[in-house]
Amino acid sequence: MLSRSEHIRELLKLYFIMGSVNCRLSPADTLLQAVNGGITLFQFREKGPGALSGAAAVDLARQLQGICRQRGIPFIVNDDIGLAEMLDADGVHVGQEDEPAAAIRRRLGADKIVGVSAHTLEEAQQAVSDGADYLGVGPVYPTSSKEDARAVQGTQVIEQLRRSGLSIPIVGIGGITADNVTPVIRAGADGISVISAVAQAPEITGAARHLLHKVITSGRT
Ligand SMILES: Cc1ncc(COP(=O)(O)OP(=O)(O)O)c(N)n1
Ligand SMILES: Cc1ncsc1CCOP(=O)(O)O
Ligand SMILES: [Mg+2]
Repeated sequence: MLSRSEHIRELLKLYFIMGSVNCRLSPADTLLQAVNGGITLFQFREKGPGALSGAAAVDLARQLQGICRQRGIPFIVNDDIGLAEMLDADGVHVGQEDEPAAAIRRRLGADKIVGVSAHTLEEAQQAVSDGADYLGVGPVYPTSSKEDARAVQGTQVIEQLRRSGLSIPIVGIGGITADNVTPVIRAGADGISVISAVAQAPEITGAARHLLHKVITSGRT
């Protein structure tokens, strides 16, 4: 039986994030094809210019959660803790500008997955003491999927967090593709989180499958 953190490390291998604005196909078809390619975790992130709001966003979230439930993929909600509670989602992901992780942990209880974005060692240490299950660290590379992304940091922060002895599960994020995934894993990430490398791929299932293979084989020397 895997420990909680070993289980989270497995889930982080290929963490797909998506909302309606990121998709070339319908969101449901995009997610179905990504699931067929082997994604290990899904985050509903309905954000950015043209994003749905209100009932339309809730309806889409329910539809995507249904697909995840059918296929055994945990369903994480970005930012909106109320939506996560309403849907009984498997967890949430929050950043430094969102509701503090310690309060979210108290609100959701021990069983839900809580992920936190960290850009510095101090933010990472705070997230650990707040009860985060994993850290999202990036942007590792330039991204066009987040308008207000922080400065590109390469793999340096991931390396620094590991050097400092932090053992919390880490997922690298930002501009990650099959061609640049290896240094992210070698820096100490347990997996990768992607939007465009899957949602915008000409062949989504094959792209996800290839990314997962790269993650799994990148750790080997
Ligand atoms: C896995 C993962 N890592 C980082 C982020 C970014 O979160 P945040 O900094 O709160 O930015 P938004 O995604 O809310 O725009 C993430 N969503 N997922
Ligand atoms: C949500 C988020 N947080 C940091 S970068 C990013 C966007 C990642 O998208 P892509 O994989 O298309 O670069
Ligand atoms: Mg956020």
